[in-house]
Amino acid sequence: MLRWMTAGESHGPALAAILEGMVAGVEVTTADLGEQLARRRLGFGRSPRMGFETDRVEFVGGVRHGRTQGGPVAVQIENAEWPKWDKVMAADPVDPAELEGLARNEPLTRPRPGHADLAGMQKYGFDEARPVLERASARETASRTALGTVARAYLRQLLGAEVVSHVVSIGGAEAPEGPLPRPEDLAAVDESPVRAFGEAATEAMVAEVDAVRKAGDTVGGVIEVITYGLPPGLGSHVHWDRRLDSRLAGALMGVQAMKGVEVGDGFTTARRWGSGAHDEIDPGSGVTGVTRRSNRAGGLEGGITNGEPVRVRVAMKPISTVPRALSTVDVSTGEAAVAIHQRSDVCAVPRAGVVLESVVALVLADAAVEKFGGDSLAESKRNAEAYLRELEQRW
Ligand SMILES: Cc1cc2nc3c(=O)[nH]c(=O)nc-3n(C[C@H](O)[C@H](O)[C@H](O)COP(=O)(O)O)c2cc1C
Ligand SMILES: C=C(O[C@@H]1CC(C(=O)O)=C[C@@H](OP(=O)(O)O)[C@H]1O)C(=O)O
Repeated sequence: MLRWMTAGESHGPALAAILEGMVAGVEVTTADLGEQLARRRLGFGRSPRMGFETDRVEFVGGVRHGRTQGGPVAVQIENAEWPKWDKVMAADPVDPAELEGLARNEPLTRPRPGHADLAGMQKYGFDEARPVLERASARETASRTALGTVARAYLRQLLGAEVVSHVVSIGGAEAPEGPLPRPEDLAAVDESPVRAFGEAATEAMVAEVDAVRKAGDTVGGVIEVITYGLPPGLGSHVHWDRRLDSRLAGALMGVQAMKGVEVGDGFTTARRWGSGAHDEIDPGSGVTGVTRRSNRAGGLEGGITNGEPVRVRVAMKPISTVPRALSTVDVSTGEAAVAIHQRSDVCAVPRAGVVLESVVALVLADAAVEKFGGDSLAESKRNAEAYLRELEQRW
């Protein structure tokens, strides 16, 4: 079983993350992590912070000379602004005189509708939002992006599988239905400022983000994540928490601001008749021994991969720190007020795609560890090859 945990605050000294259960022998370097973190910083509509955040990352356990060792893989990512926050976010008690007059220490008593501020203050008994927003912040997604890089490396080295994503829509600007981007198209998607596949889609989405920014507003969208190269047989139909669609949906909904997950054609399928909803099977060759006329199911039947690309769409809500501030209550007075506004993303949909790829990679790597087991990549590979050989012979 693969487990992952993260710790750290947005303006603390650093983020920390641990991936437990990864086999030994997976090749991965600090540069690989840096590359994915750099992708996560890009995108039209991002916060000014992404312009100077360096995401300096290092392994602090589990990797030696560019290979995993079988123990927990631990990473640390620095927060570039820490020196400015060292008193406000210090772990140890600070002399109140040192905090006096620091603008950064002003109590945040006007919670933002849509953020975790108010519910978090009520739940944990805080009288201001700082301790809540520090941990609720999607700064944390840098940790999962780093760990997801190890998961991607494992999937690629074990199965040749690749996880890609593209932005399907931002606000009302939608990409036209067309061919799905494949792994070889990822560079082109990354070159689009909104990580959309195709010029027309890019233009429409850039215009949407521009209009939103000018209006002092924020906007969300839909991202599609596709994984190529998975064999049939990951996940299981036998129990709800072993179904791969349930595991993917849970993990994807665990990313800040994600409010919907669709597997394959999802909600569209609910409007179709059965004869037009499923993926008819024809005789074929190769590992699966069949071909499919379509992939409406998104590569999952019965919570098990069926050999087709695994395809999920995720809905991200608009950023809740709306520059044209929303109405709220000042919890220190009980009076009506406008919500706090601080530096923020206008649209984080393009960069969220990289986070969602990483989360999908973690879930699929977990399913691959479960299916192929072993303590080393070589052992996992032997198991995978034997399974695939048998599948091919039997079918
Ligand atoms: C990549 C990414 C960047 C985000 N940036 C911001 C931001 O700059 N400002 C903001 O208010 N929310 C931002 N969010 C969303 C909040 O973190 C999120 O809405 C908040 O934690 C409350 O959680 P919920 O929306 O899941 O209920 C971002 C989310 C993601 C995935
Ligand atoms: C720091 C990141 O995103 C942050 C997510 C975020 C939020 O409320 O979720 C609020 C902003 O934080 P800050 O006020 O420090 O600029 C974003 O920049 C990041 O993605 O690395």
